[in-house]
Amino acid sequence: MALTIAGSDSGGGAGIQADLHTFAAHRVHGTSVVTAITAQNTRGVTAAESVGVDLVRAQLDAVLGDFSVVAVKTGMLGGEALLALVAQYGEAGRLPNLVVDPVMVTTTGDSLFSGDPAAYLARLGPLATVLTPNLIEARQLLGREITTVDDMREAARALATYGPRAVLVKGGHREEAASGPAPSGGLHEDALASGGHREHGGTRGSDEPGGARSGRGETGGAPRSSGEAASAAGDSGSAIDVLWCDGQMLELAAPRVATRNDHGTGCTLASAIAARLALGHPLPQAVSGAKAYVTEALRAAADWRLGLGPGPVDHHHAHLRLAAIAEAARRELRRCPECVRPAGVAGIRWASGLRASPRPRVASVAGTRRAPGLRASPRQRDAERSVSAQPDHGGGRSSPVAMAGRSGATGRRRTSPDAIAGRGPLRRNRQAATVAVVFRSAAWFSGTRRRLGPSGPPDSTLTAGSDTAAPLTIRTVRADRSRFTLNHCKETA
Ligand SMILES: Nc1ncnc2c1ncn2[C@@H]1O[C@H](COP(=O)(O)OP(=O)(O)O)[C@@H](O)[C@H]1O
Ligand SMILES: Cc1ncc(COP(=O)(O)OP(=O)(O)O)c(N)n1
Repeated sequence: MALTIAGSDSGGGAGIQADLHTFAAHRVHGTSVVTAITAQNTRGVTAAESVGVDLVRAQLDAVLGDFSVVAVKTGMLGGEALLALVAQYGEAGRLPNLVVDPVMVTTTGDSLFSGDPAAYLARLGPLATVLTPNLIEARQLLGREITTVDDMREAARALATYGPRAVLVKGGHREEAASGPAPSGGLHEDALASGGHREHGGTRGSDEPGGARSGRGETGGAPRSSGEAASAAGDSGSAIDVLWCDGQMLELAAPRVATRNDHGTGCTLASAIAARLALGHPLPQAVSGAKAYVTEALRAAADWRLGLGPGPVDHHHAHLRLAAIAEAARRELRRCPECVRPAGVAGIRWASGLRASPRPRVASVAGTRRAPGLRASPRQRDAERSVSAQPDHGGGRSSPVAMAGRSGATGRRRTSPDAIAGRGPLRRNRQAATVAVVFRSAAWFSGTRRRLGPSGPPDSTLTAGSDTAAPLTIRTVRADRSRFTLNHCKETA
């Protein structure tokens, strides 16, 4: 559960609308406190009015008095009155995991904060888990020019003295020409999400398991120091942010997406960080994962034409990607050496209702069982429906799976109840239920978008939820957007 305290963008690309999209894309329930109403579209802000302090307080009390909010993002606060109000709630310890996006001016040049920038630092600085100014905001907060990555590092360090645990200085507005050599050797955001960001000074900055893996345009290998990386790369094509966190300086670099649709990227990034904190990600991973999410959102919306100016990003890009992964998983599972074993396949076929057994005696899908003649519980019906709804299950009689489903030379199928339930003498039959759940998970991803899991990096471990069985871990290695290789799948609980 997350909370956004922000203004409304009538164009739907930034502000509270972007935040709620982002929470939803992460499958985090989003609550909201509206601080201002703006009349805004892709070309700019034509009017803005703050919501009164009493009404904002009432919203805060309504949300915080009922929901267990785990992370909070603040965006447009409009002026010092609401800044002070929000600070009071923070000081009272009611705004956990606070991501402060110090919104002051839009990319189109419209001012969204009437107060003294110094008040931002004084009131919310000490309360913030992470402060996320863009270059313009960092300049206003510190009263100095910021153009190079070195400037950004200095700014992050200086802002950190006001008390936040972390400062992310965003480089989306940095002029390529002014930026000097980009320290990314094409490091892809997948690597960022998997911990492949660079630590200034050359030692490894990775804080997620797995390290760098091969992926689109990714260098792989150990992260490099900024200097090393700079010399290995061209001087364009990177969107570099600088993160000061717990006394460490990190650079987060992603490919710069060629698009005019970058409205609301700051809001999206901050709320993705909050969503990931709400999901329990450690801070550096939450930030690098959020950046990866924004890069993909920019990429997915690059061709959109919504409005005449800079349009919004695609907050829900991950849904399409997971659907594609599910589709590919169904194909690849047929070849998974760990999971597709003869007994397991018999189990899949049986559990999936794929005509494997003419007389099933016990219905068992993903760990649920029922005796013959007994009515299925709603959960069992749901599980059975989900599995049997798979159109491309690979279980046709002539498919590789169907062939593997025969036991040895006899071709006899193993369909005993114990075997299916994974409790019998054949230990390997445990795989039967497992694989069945994998298929069911695929149905989840492709069939019901609302039930998609959190985006996660594409090169990742997906945890597939299930109503009826222990979650599964599906580890994937992805070569590119469309190709998918199933590495391993196993029951996690
Ligand atoms: N064209 C782009 N390609 C890739 N990343 C970008 C691009 N534009 C902005 N970003 C990233 O989006 C995030 C928001 O940055 P920025 O645009 O600077 O913030 P804001 O929207 O608050 O002005 C940052 O992580 C930044 O690096
Ligand atoms: C209501 C509202 N809040 C914040 C912003 C600024 O959004 P941001 O993500 O910084 O992106 P740009 O609008 O600057 O592109 C906003 N526009 N409206």
